[in-house]
Amino acid sequence: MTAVLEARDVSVTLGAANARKAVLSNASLALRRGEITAIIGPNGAGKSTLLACLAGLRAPDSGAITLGEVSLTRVSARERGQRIGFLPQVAEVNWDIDVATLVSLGRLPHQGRWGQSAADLTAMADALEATDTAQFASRVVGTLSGGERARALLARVLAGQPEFLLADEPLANLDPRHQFDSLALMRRVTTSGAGVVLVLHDLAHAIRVADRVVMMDSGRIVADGEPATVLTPERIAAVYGVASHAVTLADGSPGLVLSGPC
Ligand SMILES: Nc1ncnc2c1ncn2[C@@H]1O[C@H](COP(=O)(O)OP(=O)(O)OP(=O)(O)O)[C@@H](O)[C@H]1O
Repeated sequence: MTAVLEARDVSVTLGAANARKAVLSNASLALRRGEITAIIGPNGAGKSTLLACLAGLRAPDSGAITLGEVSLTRVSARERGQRIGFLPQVAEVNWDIDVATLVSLGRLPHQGRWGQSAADLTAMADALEATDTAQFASRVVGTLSGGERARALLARVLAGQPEFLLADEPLANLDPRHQFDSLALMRRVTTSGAGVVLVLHDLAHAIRVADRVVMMDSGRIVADGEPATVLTPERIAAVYGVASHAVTLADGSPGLVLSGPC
């Protein structure tokens, strides 16, 4: 059976004791391998919090996260690191390391006591190649531009060849061409059998690239399904307060044009 990463009735409350806020309320979704799922929603909707729970980085106050029917709390950190790759929203690296070393960190959960294997070296080389960062391999990460650094960080996660790749706004620092390249890369990742979850703000990318869109608002999942059925003008207006209309792009794929506040 295909392993599923699943959130069941997950709730998270945050804030000081006198100002507790329900950041996530009874969120449930099952992520499958081989699919790109886009999580969308306005600022503060709870997208990053949900992603952190799915990655095992935040324990929900109630509900459960399971990986292949096993509670994530019972999966060792090493196995979790092998099976779930997490790309955080903040593309910062606070160490003076070069890109090749950064990418090698993505292999740590796989490494035995004897250091890097041939498989590790191949996975690292493939990740550098796929993200167009091989040219920066010997550069110190801190000297890269924001977009170059974002690609190097993606290479680190790809090097781990996870079953599920969870990326929080992975396009944020990328120029248009690298955004498309990155999304094409995510598609190749799903074709090779992994599940990809992307937190996206660009709804046009979401409708074009995702197999499934999960829309969040105020800590709740308000829609979950095929992109065109979730991203309707009515729902976009209700959740974002923005007018939109669907279009068909030159290559026949679905597109979306946002025309302003409504
Ligand atoms: N430690 C905290 N204490 C109090 N509130 C918090 C804390 N961390 C997050 N929040 C709040 O939780 C809500 C959800 O945050 P989250 O980062 O999950 O939203 P998001 O949908 O990813 O937003 P964005 O699109 O702006 O990145 C926000 O209102 C945020 O202010």
